[in-house]
Amino acid sequence: MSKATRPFDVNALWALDRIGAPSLCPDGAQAVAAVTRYDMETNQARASLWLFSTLGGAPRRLTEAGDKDGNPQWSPRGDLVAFTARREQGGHKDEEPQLYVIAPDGGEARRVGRVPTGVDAFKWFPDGRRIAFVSWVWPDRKAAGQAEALREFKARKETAYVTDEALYRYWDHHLPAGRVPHLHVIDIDTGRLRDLFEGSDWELERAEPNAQSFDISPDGRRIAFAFDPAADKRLDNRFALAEIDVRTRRVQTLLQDGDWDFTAPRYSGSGAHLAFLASHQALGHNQPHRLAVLDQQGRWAVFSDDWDHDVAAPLQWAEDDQAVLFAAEERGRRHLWRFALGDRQAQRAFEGGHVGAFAHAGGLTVVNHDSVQFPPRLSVLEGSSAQRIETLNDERLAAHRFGRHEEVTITGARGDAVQMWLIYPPGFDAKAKKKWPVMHVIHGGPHTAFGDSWHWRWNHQVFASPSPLGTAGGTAQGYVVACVNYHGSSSFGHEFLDSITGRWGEYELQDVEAATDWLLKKPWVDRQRIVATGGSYGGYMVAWMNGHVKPGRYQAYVCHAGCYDWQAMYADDAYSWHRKELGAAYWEDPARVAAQSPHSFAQHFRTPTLVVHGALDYRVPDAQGLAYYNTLKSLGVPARLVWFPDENHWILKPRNSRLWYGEFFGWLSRHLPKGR
Ligand SMILES: CSCC[C@H](NC=O)C(=O)N[C@@H](Cc1ccccc1)C(=O)O
Repeated sequence: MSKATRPFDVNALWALDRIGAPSLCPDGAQAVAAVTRYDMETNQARASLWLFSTLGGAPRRLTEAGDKDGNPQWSPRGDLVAFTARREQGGHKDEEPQLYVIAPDGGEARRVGRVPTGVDAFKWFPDGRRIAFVSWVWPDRKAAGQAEALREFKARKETAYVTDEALYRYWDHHLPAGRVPHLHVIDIDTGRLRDLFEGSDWELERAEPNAQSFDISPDGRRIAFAFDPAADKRLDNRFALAEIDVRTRRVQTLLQDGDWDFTAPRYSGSGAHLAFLASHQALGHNQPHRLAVLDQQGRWAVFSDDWDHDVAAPLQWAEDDQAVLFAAEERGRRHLWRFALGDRQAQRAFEGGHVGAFAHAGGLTVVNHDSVQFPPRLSVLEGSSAQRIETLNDERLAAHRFGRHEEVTITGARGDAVQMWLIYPPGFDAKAKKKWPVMHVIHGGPHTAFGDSWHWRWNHQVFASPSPLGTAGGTAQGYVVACVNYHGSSSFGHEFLDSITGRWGEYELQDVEAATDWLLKKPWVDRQRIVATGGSYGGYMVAWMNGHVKPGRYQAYVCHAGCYDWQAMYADDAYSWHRKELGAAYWEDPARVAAQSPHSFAQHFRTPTLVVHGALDYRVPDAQGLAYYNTLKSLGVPARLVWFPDENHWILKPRNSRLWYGEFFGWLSRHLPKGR
């Protein structure tokens, strides 16, 4: 087969390099990022650090020895790159992730001290000699006692997880029992380690204590951090901001207001201001994150309240302290924005596609961005245009032809304009006589959006790429892929996002159905070959469709990690959201909850369904998928179950992913009439 005509299948997808978030050296001349490569044969991943010049020149691999080198951060002095890894070095094998530093011009990486409880997120101090980081510790033990506590914990014979916490697991892992996330400081020359919260009740947020949870002042004397002021830690508690004096370890609360949730603090260059995200929870739990600023007198103000966008962390001050950079979604795309504090205007600094991450230093900005047409790549911004600084995947991508994509607007629920993205098979011609199968891919959330972005797990180009063997035999199928940003989706403003609260299923289905009606009017659509697929809330939607749409309209469904029964969903890690989203708890108004739950409509299920679930999924526990599958079997509806004992909400291992795509396409093609 000639170059550029090979189908883009799961093997081609997993052969691509995955480039992580960049970090820039102080003058902006070079960026460092982790690049992860997968091997389908061994089923393993290997991540190493690469350097990318913003001035031209080929990328250079910086680390070779480690197999999972990650989170690189360039030191403010420019002389070192710090990263986390588990390595075998100096006769010692890391049991927990540790900090390493390496000079950017090469040589051996060096482990910085030893942290028995391991190193999570970290940030350099401005002096370039110390690093602040997060580690989960036993709060009743001193720093010197942590190694012993860990040894005791690992040596125990009992395996039970015992807790009286409300928040005890998150997505796919139990929070370390009895441990809490503390801020630490380590001296990179001596390895001297201090737990800044030792002996106190202070701790960082438990669900996701990351590099956005804290920030170091430009003079290195203070660290601002977000914390949960409630004694009973919960996922949806309203956070406050505090500041610790690094020398004295004295903490003062900077900002606490029961009506608001405050996160992601970031000092201005002068240190006089703190930018942060503020969500006005008293107005509703779905309120967007606004850009806010606190001054040294304790006065704070929201700056983006007239701008109907959800501001995402991290926040990054511009050099002149007059503007803040951040990423935010808009109509299915995610741009990099420059928000001027003076006139409170947001300007696109870089247009997505999808901006996944960015770094800004020395007057330069590097973005990690992707699109339906290409996986994440790195570009440097030059004025209003962007210049690519690597081509790691270009040769591999050139072997395939990708289909074009476009957005269309349909009229959905309430007569509102609803966005649908269409990804066409390569060579698609609307004027030709050929009829094409259509696959709805319904996004999760519900408060997320599909758009002009690359998806590693539900890859639109793999779905759209035609198989040389035809629909029955190949791993790629030539679907027109339809992604509807139904009511409830993010990026279309707060009212649209919140419009489904308390009535889940209703508007979303009207939107998907309106999209199908729109598609059915197109001469290129094969009316006998329309399917719907989705994961998580998208899985909820296809189970909902099975109970609400006339059988025969869709030939088959795929329900991945789908929410099936909102009462039983109380077993999930996000249970505190249900009451707010559904409008009632099941003990308060069982009928209202049941009315939004696919399992209540089981008597109508007729459409063949592939059910997929991972046992390590704590967001949508696998009992949801099993209950759906068992119900379909009991009703005699054709169904097939793919259950992964070692995957979570997502299928992350190469071989499991290949099986997933094979089962996915196999199921759909078995239930579709042969193509015309
Ligand atoms: C307020 S929605 C729940 C949180 C969350 N949203 C972000 O994506 C989420 O995990 N959604 C799941 C589905 C789900 C919905 C409600 C409760 C648990 C799970 C998803 O679609 O990934």
